[in-house]
Amino acid sequence: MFKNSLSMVLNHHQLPRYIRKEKDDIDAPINTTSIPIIDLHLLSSSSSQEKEKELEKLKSALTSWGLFQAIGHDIPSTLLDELQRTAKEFFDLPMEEKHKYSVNFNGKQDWIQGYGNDLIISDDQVIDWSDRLYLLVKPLDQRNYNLWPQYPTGFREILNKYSMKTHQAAEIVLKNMAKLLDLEENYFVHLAADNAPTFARFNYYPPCSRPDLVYGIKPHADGGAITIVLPDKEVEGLQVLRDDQWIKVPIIPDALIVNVADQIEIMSNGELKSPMHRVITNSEKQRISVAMFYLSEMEKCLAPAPELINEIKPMLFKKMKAQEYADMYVKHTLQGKRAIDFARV
Ligand SMILES: O=C(O)CCC(=O)C(=O)O
Ligand SMILES: [Fe+2]
Repeated sequence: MFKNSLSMVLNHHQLPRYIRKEKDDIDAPINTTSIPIIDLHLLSSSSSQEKEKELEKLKSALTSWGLFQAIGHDIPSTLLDELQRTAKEFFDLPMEEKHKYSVNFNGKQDWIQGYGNDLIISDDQVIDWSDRLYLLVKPLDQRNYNLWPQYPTGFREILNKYSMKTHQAAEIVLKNMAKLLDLEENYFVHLAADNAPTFARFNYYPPCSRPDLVYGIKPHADGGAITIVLPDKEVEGLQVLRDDQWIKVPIIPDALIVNVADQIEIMSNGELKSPMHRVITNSEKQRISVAMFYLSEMEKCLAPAPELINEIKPMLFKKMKAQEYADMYVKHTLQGKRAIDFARV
């Protein structure tokens, strides 16, 4: 089932499986509202005034959007370019080469890793118009290097370097998220700790002749704690849902997109929102993005912080193991359903 990959010519028997079911006009998004931009550097500024101001901006971004464009992240633009180029070179390889890394299950953890597209679990599932390479980058001792491409040479080194950099950005974001909720500063940092899982997902969206009918990625919210995305430098496609309207996320050179994911929505008792987002296709151009997903350790319990529960704001989510949530997430998300709704009290 993983053998039919988009980069091969699709035959018309497969095509209906990609047609989206929503009736909304995909060109409807309006661009009048601008996505918040947060300077991570200012969040650690020595001027407390500057810091407080940026923290307020972050608070408003995360409570009303759940997503922002991060600048001042300290990742050199040469590294971002290298990562993009390496990703492109990988997806440009012949199919036989890419299939050496075909999706498989890591028996022990049930984690899906490798090259492929949507796992098919039901007949009426709509499939995304994308190929992906999905790799566990942390904990280090659980990396499966058999699935880390040998070509293009330098892939492994660049991903390693990039993941160390995004790790620092993730820590800054997690610390400031706790601050803005009046929680102890380190309340969320374990979500980026060495033993908490981080996945990298390289998304490749080939041109698609019917962008009006087919999604690059169907509407979804992410299932981890936070996600950091390096979007394509030239081709837009990501959209975020806000007040029932799809808003385009514009390209800002070298900015990374950071979004709240379900585990933080649960732990913050709904104060911070894990936004629905989707990627649309382009009839002429391919698009590549790299998402880094920061997740809780699977053995840990997910539950709203007790400090954020009171008479006015009762506990909104059930307590459950991160592993339990992850299993539920995969099942619902593949079918286009919102997993977090099944975790509500
Ligand atoms: O391609 C993008 O810009 C976003 C990708 C995404 O939402 C994901 O990988 O979960
Ligand atoms: Fe996503």
